[in-house]
Amino acid sequence: MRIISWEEMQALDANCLYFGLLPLQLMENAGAAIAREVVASSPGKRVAIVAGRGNNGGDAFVAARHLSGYNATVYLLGRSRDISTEEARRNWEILERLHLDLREIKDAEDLMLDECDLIVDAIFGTGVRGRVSGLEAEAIDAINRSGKKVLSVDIPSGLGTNKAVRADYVVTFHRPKPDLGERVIVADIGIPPGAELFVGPGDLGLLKKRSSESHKGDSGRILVIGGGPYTGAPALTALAALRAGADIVTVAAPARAAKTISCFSPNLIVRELSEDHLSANDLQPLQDLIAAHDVVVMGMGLGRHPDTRDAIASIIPLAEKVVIDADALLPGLPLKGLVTPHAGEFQRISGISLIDLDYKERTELVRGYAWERGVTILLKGKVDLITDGEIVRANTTGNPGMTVGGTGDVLAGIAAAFYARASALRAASAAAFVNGRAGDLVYLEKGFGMLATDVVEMIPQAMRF
Ligand SMILES: NC(=O)C1=CN([C@@H]2O[C@H](COP(=O)(O)OP(=O)(O)OC[C@H]3O[C@@H](n4cnc5c(N)ncnc54)[C@H](O)[C@@H]3O)[C@@H](O)[C@H]2O)[C@H](O)CC1
Ligand SMILES: [K+]
Repeated sequence: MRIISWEEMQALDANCLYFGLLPLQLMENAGAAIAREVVASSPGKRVAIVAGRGNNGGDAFVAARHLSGYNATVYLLGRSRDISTEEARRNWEILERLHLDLREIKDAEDLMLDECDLIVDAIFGTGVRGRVSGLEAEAIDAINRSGKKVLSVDIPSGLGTNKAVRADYVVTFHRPKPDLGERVIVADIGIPPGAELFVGPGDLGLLKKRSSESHKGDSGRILVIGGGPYTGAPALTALAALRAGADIVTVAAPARAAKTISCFSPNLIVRELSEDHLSANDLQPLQDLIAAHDVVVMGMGLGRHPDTRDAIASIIPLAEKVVIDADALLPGLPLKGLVTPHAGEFQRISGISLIDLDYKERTELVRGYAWERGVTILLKGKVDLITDGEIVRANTTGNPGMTVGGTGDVLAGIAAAFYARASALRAASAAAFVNGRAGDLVYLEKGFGMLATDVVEMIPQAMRF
C-alpha cells in the first residue's frame, strides 16, 4: 500500500469534507477501528484510555463507546471545557451523558495505569506542534514507565517532538504514514478511492506557503513565451499567473505582438523579441530570461511559423520547469515538465486518439504516455485528467460556459504560478481545480456570457476557502 505523507493526509481530510464526508463520520470509523484492535489484541478487559483535547482524543472517546463489555477508563488530560474541536467535544458529551468512567486529570499522578491490561495512547495525533511539556510530557513519561502494552491512536503521541510515547503498536488511518515504526495496523475509515482521485481544496494546501517574511520573487517568477499572430492568449496567461499569486510575470513576445500585449495591462512586464515570430535568433536573450525566472510557460498565441518550431525545440530543454501548451504542442518535439493538451492536442503530440474511449481506457493511455515521456500531463476536458505516469488525479470543476476562447490560457497561467511552489503533479491538480471553480463562480453571475478575463478576475476568490 502506498505510504502517504502527513500533509497529504491533511489534504485528503480537507477534500473529504469538501465532498461531504464529515470529520465526525471519519472519527466514528476511526474510533470503531481502534476498538476492534483493542478487542483483537488486549490481554484483558481493563483498558486505560489516555486522551488529549484534540481529535486524536476524540477518536479514543468513540473507541470507549464501542468497547462495551470492557472495563474502560477515559483519562482526559486537562478540563473537558478545553476540548479544542467540535467533533471531540460532541463525543465526550455522549460519554458524559451515558456515565462512562471519565476522569479529567490535572496531574499525571492521577493516571492509574497499574490497574490496566492495555493503554490506549490518544494524547496527540497529527496536531502536535512545538515542544511537549507539563501535564502531557508527564503523562507520556508515565505511559513509557508503566510496562504495559501500549496501542497508539494514529501516531505515537509526541512523535517528532522532544518527547514521544513508545508504542507497542500503532493503528493509523487509511494509509501507512512515514516513520511509524514496524508494528503498524492500517485501518480503513471509509475514505473511498474517489476522495484521493478527485482534486479539491485540500490540494491548494499542498502548495508551498508564502512565508510572512517573503520577498518579491519568492512566490514565483514566471516567464510567458507566447504571442505572434495572437496577443490576447499570452496576456491572459500572464494575468492569470499574477492572480494565482506569482510575484513577477514577464511576457516575452515577438516584436509587434509585444506592443499590443503591453497595452492590455500595466501589470505586465513585456520583452520584445527581434522578429514578428519566435525564432532561433532570440535564443540568447531568452536563455538569460529563462535563467531569471522559476517557471517558463509557452505556446499561447505563438502561431505556426516553421522557424518557431525549431526555436521551441531549443527552448524546452533550457527551462528547469516548463509548462507546454497550445502552439508549443507539436509532434516530434522534446517534452518536459508539465504538458497541458486537450484531447486534440494530445493526439497531435502522441498520435493517440482518445475519441470514443471510456474513462478507464483514456486514463490508461494518458498515464502510459506520461510515464513513457517522463512528464506530467494535464489533459483538459469535461473531466480533467492529471497524471505523472504513476499517480492519476481527476478534476470535475468547470462548466460548458468555459468553452469560450482563452480559458485554456488562463489554466496554463495558474498552473505556471503553482508550479513555482510545488511539483508539476500538485501544481496541475490544484490549477485545474481553481480554474474550473473560478469558471463556476463566474457562471453564477454571467451564465454563458462569461469571458476568459472574468475567469482571471475570479481566481483569488476560487482559491479562498
Ligand atoms: N486523518 C484523518 O482522516 C482523521 C484524523 N482524525 C484524528 O485527528 C487527529 C488530529 O487531530 P487534531 O485535533 O488536529 O490534533 P491532535 O489531536 O493531534 O492534537 C491537537 C491538540 O493538542 C494541542 N497541542 C498541540 N501541540 C501541543 C503541545 N506541544 N503541547 C500541548 N498541547 C499541544 C492542540 O492545541 C490541540 O488541542 C489525527 O491524528 C487522528 O487521530 C479523525 O478523528 C479521523 C479522521
Ligand atoms: K496518539
